[in-house]
Amino acid sequence: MVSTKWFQGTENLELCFEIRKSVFCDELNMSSEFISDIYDGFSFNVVLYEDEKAVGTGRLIFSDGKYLIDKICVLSEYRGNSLGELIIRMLVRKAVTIGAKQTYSVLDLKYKRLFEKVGFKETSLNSDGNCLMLKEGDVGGHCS
Ligand SMILES: CC(=O)SCCNC(=O)CCNC(=O)[C@H](O)C(C)(C)COP(=O)(O)OP(=O)(O)OC[C@H]1O[C@@H](n2cnc3c(N)ncnc32)[C@H](O)[C@@H]1OP(=O)(O)O
Repeated sequence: MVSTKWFQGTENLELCFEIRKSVFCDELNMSSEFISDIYDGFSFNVVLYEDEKAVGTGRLIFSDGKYLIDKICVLSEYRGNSLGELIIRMLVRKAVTIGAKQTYSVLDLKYKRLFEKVGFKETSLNSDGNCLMLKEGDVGGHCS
């Protein structure tokens, strides 16, 4: 059974850091500096559990006047079950709950389809190949 929990405050984010480390550092060979940054002090973080096991996370930050979703990750063995989509939906709903009219995300083009499923639209493409995507308002419906 899938359940969710919210975490805030750097001192409470150990679990989020563990999942980020497994995916971004151990699997994708990214620098350990990617695990945490200054935004963690005031970000909203959702953790997804499959039964008792924490298997995915993502966060909502406020940066340059925008509500932004980032650092979404699901442990590799749990992917393809719409958990990534559920994380995005939870984060958009959180943004709307705290007053956002728009929610943004900057992502690699390979994840564009995933975000489109939740109603995001591409607004610009950066020279580094990442795109800025925007979701107006709240999420409706349900995960695919
Ligand atoms: C702004 C961001 O944070 S973008 C995400 C950055 N995170 C990462 O790169 C971490 C590594 N990736 C992951 O942890 C996972 O692949 C996630 C979190 C992006 C998706 O998790 P999942 O639980 O598999 O997502 P979910 O099952 O809801 O959707 C899968 C969809 O993601 C997309 N997708 C997932 N992984 C990949 C991949 N490696 N390459 C291309 N597309 C992918 C596909 O569109 C797929 O949809 P489809 O099966 O209908 O074609």
